Amino acid sequence: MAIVVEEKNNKKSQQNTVFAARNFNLWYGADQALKNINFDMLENNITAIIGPSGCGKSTFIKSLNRMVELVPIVKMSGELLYRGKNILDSKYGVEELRTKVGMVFQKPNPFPKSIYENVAYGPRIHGIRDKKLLDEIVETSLKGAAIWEEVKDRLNENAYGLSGGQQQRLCIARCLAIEPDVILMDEPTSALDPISTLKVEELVQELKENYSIVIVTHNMQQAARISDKTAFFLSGELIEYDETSVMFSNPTDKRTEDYITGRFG
Ligand SMILES: Nc1ncnc2c1ncn2[C@@H]1O[C@H](COP(=O)(O)OP(=O)(O)OP(=O)(O)O)[C@@H](O)[C@H]1O
Repeated sequence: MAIVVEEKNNKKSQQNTVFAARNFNLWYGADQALKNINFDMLENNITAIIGPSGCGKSTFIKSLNRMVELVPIVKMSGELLYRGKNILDSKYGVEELRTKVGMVFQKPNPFPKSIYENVAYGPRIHGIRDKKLLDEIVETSLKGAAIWEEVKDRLNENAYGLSGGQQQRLCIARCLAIEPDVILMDEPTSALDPISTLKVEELVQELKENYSIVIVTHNMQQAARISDKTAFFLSGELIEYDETSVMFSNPTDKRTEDYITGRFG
């Protein structure tokens, strides 16, 4: 599906939808955490999801790769379309989905292995054995995650020896190594210092040239700095979704305005 987007110079361009939520609901047991969510996330965009604690941001992003199903009491209804196909369909292969949709978590979570092995792990799982090819993938992925220069002489050292910010960029490299289409990021900088945060933010902006990114953030300045579109969630509902510049300068809903001006949350 394509959406016509008005660009700054009034030129209209077509942008493809990567993910679309259609009347999407989610319950943890009897408690409804997401209520009738409808919106489209666009290709080569950074889509930010903001909202106060407990509003359902993490639940929503974890639904996009079906990780949320690891919680046994979860029930869902409606549709989550990835490139037009409903990933909630019982016939949809979750393994295939996860090769297309990578995820970066709040706390950097490298494996207790070497820097090299962290990045080579995914491609190996997918059957790549050729050492030269693996070397290439590792180098390209580390370059893509803007960490190659810092680690190229210590690829065989344990990833735990890296700083938190470097570990997070390594986790992004690990995600790139499986050549995803979409990268989901659940508060990827909340455990990082300001300089590492800035590096990851710059990296995310570079990555949108080649990937589509959905990012959950507590940090409204971050959403305003880096995202193209912003979705504001409150108590499990999508209150407003628009161009980030509009959301932060001229929101339609009073609740969005109250949240972004710091009146609650
Ligand atoms: N595993 C779970 N079992 C039961 N309820 C859950 C579970 N995970 C989340 N919830 C509930 O679902 C609602 C949404 O939680 P979620 O973690 O998605 O919010 P969030 O906006 O990401 O919050 P935060 O910003 O604090 O991380 C909350 O009421 C929460 O208590």
